[in-house]
Amino acid sequence: MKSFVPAPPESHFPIQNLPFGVFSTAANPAPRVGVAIGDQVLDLAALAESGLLTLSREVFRQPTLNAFIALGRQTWRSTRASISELLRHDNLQLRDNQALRDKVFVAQEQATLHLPLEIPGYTDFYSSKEHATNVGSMFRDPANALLPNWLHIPIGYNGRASSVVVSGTPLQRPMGQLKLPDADAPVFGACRKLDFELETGFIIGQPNALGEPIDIANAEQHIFGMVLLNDWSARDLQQWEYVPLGPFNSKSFATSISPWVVTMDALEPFRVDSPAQQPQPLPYLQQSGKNGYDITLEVALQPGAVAQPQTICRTNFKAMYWTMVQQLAHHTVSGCNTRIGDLMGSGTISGSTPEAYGSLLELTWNGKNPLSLADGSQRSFIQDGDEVAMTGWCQGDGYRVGFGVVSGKILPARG
Ligand SMILES: O=C(O)/C=C/C(=O)CC(=O)CC(=O)O
Ligand SMILES: [Ca+2]
Ligand SMILES: [Mg+2]
Repeated sequence: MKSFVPAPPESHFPIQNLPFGVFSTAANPAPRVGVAIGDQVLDLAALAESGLLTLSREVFRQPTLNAFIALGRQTWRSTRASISELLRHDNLQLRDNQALRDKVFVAQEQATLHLPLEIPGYTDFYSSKEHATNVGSMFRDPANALLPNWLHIPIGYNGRASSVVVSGTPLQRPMGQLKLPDADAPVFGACRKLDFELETGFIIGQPNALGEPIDIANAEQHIFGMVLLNDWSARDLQQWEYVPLGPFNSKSFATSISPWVVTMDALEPFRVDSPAQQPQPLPYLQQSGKNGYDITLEVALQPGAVAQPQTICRTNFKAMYWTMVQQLAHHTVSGCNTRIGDLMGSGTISGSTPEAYGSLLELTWNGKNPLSLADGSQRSFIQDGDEVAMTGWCQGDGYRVGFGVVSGKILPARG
């Protein structure tokens, strides 16, 4: 399938994708809902106003996707199908109407992308066996790196939704308590071991009521789509604070997500088997079919404004041990409710080879093996002025369904 809006083979946004986001322009600063196509944004509020969508323009004249998502899965799917039809290379309705094209298309270059969701809750899982093994080896006991619960439970913690920011938002190095290895008492200061975590996140599209768990067989229908996610982590704060309740200030200062939400329909052709699970999980976590997704992922680090970004990690989402539907079934099995816009982080995505490790903690083995960068500098952890950019895509036959990028630059601590 092709669109009259050009998308070269390496574009993340061909007609096969059509991710939803929220944007504004200098000419119209009101944030509104759009879809990425090629290097353009299709303004859905303007499209609805022209009568080419059956939905009212009000649902798209919103600063978040939540009102659209609340209309339900049938509407997400039928809207995406209508947009796909309108963008086809052989559909003349929009293609040959220049006045309308001028109204509904905005160059991505000229659009400001906003946080696309109101996020009531953010949960972060811990579902890469390689990552859990690596961190367990470093922080605890290499002989028993994986804790005894890990193969039975998709481990997670309740993160902080208020500090989820959109890609491009600069972030201050966090301050906090840290205990230096040779000291008896903690000190207060700027984080010295600032890290990224390469993750994806899924967005709740259909909520469940308090006391009504989501059955694993239906869990997928509750997911609106996926984003890229950087779970920034202050490793020195984390190591001191995390016993026994898990991360707190070390993770809650910021989490960055990509601006475009890729729908599960767009990801459907890229399903693959997820890793075999041994021991077999409890019945409420048992699933059938292909529940993994083949998503190529990369992290680049740009050391300061003048240097070139350099790829420091290459991995794939398909290695994740616990799947999104297992995470959601587990999250709600107690009766916990979810809400539209809730964000569920996958957990750091690490593969089995060193270049596939999804954090600097693992890539440099807690600073023991610093990375050598092309500008001659070395990195154990993130320095002030560094920018971290993550990207990801599914490779189709001659096209890509991509996530774009989630990036963030680290500014000096408040001090
Ligand atoms: O194993 C630990 O003590 C800590 C693990 C993490 O920091 C990772 C975390 O946030 C969950 C994840 O991203 O997989
Ligand atoms: Ca994390
Ligand atoms: Mg975080």
